[in-house]
Amino acid sequence: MAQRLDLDGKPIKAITICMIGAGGFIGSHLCEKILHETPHKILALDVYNDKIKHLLEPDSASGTAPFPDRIQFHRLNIKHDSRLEGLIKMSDLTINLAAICTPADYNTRPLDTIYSNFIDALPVVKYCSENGKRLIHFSTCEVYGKTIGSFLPKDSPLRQDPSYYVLKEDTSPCIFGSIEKQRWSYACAKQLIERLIYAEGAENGLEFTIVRPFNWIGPRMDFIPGIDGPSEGVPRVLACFSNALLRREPLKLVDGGQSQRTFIYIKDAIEAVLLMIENPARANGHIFNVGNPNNEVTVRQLAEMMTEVYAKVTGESALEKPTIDVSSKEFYGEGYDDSDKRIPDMTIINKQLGWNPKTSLWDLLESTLTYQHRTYAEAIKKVLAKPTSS
Ligand SMILES: NC(=O)c1ccc[n+]([C@@H]2O[C@H](COP(=O)([O-])OP(=O)(O)OC[C@H]3O[C@@H](n4cnc5c(N)ncnc54)[C@H](O)[C@@H]3O)[C@@H](O)[C@H]2O)c1
Ligand SMILES: O=c1ccn([C@@H]2O[C@H](COP(=O)(O)OP(=O)(O)O[C@H]3OC[C@@H](O)[C@H](O)[C@H]3O)[C@@H](O)[C@H]2O)c(=O)[nH]1
Repeated sequence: MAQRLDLDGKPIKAITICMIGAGGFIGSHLCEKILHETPHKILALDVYNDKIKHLLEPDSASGTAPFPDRIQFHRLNIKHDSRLEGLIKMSDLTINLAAICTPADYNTRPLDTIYSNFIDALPVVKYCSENGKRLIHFSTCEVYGKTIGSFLPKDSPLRQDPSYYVLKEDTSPCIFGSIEKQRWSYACAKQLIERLIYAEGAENGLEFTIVRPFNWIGPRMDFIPGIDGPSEGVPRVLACFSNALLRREPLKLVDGGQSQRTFIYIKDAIEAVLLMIENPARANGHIFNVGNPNNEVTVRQLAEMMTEVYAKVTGESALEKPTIDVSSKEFYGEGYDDSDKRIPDMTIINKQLGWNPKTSLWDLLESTLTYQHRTYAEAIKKVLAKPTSS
């Protein structure tokens, strides 16, 4: 491999990365990228490894594992495993991705959500700080909560003014709903761990970077209920809509599908994370929005676009009634609330790392839905063909 240079033209030294939550959606893509394009080693920690099996196990043709000396999987739960500190000590950098991060859990399992996103992350921060290790921590765009603009009268012209909705790391406030709206348990726990990490940096010199992902989507995200996850489970919107398309059922629009999101292709986002890993001098002490401000849609528009793209990649006709409305209470239960709009400001990441997203929403949906169809269509057909017991 040719000598890799950082953004300042200096050679990049090979490091060991302790990646917690490596078996998840983002972790699996980050592992792939690091193994294929860099000389770094990974200590991959997770409770599951199905999404990274292809990187760990011998392939049938050669009989050898693809990266035998570069990735080591440790099956552990960071809630209670004494190996955690030793693994952080063995590494140059820790990346913490572990979290409960599906909205259906925030209001139905608020305790698990708060413990997972705050309490369980505490020892990771502490071990990094005490041992002088760098930390890249995954937070979320949900820390911004609702936009200031959402509190303006519906017909106010100020709603069109970007200063009322564009989300900036260093100036936007974090606006959550009341305590009964348990949806915000996740955002609040993430906010507090961000504040703790920031304080460890300020008071104890912890070298940290905080990432705020804005709806990263792509292959291997979450699960398809009843196929590779629980039948009653509710994943994030990409998997919910994919599941409905695969089963030829209408896509459910929560509260009219009026909320807006900006979606970014996972492969674009992972490039930003690699820049953070390899440019510590430019990334340390920063909080970075990572999203694609050009890919904004309402959830209803997302449903329409996914329906159209799915018909194109499969050749199947779309349903006559492709969407149905459901109330949030019916879909998520009591205590749900929502972010109205999420447009990331890109100034800081642009200035520090020169990074920009590339892939349009149409293109990313085309490759992702091609993957979903190839991976799940047969399994779904089999499940649908089984007679249901009454
Ligand atoms: N995907 C996104 O768009 C997005 C958006 C905002 C924030 N994030 C954040 O990024 C991180 C990764 O998200 P993801 O989309 O890959 O989610 P994911 O659920 O696919 O991955 C999380 C991984 O962490 C593991 N994990 C959870 N608790 C653990 C524990 N106690 N011990 C060991 N492993 C544990 C899970 O098994 C899972 O493999 C999370 O912190 C999430 O809050 C993601
Ligand atoms: O079937 C569905 C699923 C979801 N939705 C809606 O689609 C929107 C997006 O829902 P997602 O499940 O992707 O989750 P959200 O964007 O609300 O939150 C996510 O944001 C960033 C991360 O921290 C987390 O991964 C998650 O909290 C919401 O408005 C939701 O109500 C539907 O209308 N129908």
